[in-house]
Amino acid sequence: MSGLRWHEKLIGGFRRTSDRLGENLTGLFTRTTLDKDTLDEIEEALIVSDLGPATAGRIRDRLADDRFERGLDEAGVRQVVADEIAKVLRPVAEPLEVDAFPRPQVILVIGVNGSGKTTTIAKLAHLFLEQDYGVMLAAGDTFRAAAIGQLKVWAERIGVPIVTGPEGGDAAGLVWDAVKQATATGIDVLIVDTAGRLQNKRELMDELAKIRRVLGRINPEAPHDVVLVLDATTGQNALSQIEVFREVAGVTGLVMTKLDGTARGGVLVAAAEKFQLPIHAIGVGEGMDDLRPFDADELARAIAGADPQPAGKASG
Ligand SMILES: Nc1nc2c(ncn2[C@@H]2O[C@H](COP(=O)(O)OP(=O)(O)OP(=O)(O)O)[C@@H](O)[C@H]2O)c(=O)[nH]1
Repeated sequence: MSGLRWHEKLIGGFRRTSDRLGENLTGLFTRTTLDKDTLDEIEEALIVSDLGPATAGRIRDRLADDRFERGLDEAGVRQVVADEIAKVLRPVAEPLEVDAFPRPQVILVIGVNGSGKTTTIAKLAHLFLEQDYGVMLAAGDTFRAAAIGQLKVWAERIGVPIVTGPEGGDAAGLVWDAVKQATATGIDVLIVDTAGRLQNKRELMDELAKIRRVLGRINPEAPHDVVLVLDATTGQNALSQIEVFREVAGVTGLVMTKLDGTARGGVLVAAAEKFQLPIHAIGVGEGMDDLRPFDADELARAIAGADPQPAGKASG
């Protein structure tokens, strides 16, 4: 997808989030000066927009420092919101790189069912193919035949090999086979789907631990990445999933999906603030092109609904 189309998609995707922020702030801009009550209300509006209490508090402090008892304008406030969000997102905006030697780099993808895990695996595979890497998938969610079938369909669509096993089969054994095949055929990146049965935490933990043990016997560095896929539409629930999955699987980075069309995009900022885990990419649609590493400044402006950055100004 071209940069411009992606930009439009990103801004469009975050419109409901920025509209919600706008709705939460509405009424405040009829005031003429920024007094203490208004500051309190702005802070509350930011918290109920899912941005997280720490970021909301910092935005309040900055407004208090820069604008207290001065004129209140919406564009100015949104700009401060965008600046502070960018400061939170910049350190965590970290694309997933293929840099493991020896190959293959093994990426375990974890997350609850329905979070967008399968689609994200397909999108990542597509992204790596575009970068000329050899990609293979492993259908490690052996718990559900539907999950295996769905991943197979994606593998065919994007044209990458896939290792599958029977429903109910041993996931660790399948992963072992997949690594062997990937190594033998010179694959750069092996992306492994896993079960998302958070309702049975003990079993899931045991299964993921077994996969890790098996991988470690082939290469002590593997898995190189453990990527947790989160559904932004679940709002604050996404934050508790990070806590649980960190405990069961040792998460190394996040992908947040379904940021298009949700009003809860602010949760991305809360996640960055609270956990400081790398956020590799965001999903803003169902197609294989709809996943991209993000530009923290551009995303911050989209969430805040701030004016575009003036041309020529560097971002990072
Ligand atoms: N709008 C939107 N939909 C998405 C995105 N990512 C995934 N989806 C949709 O969300 C639904 C669930 O995605 P899956 O990839 O099947 O999720 P999963 O976690 O593998 O779920 P199971 O198949 O139940 O294990 C599908 O209808 C996807 O098309 C996204 O970024 N935006």
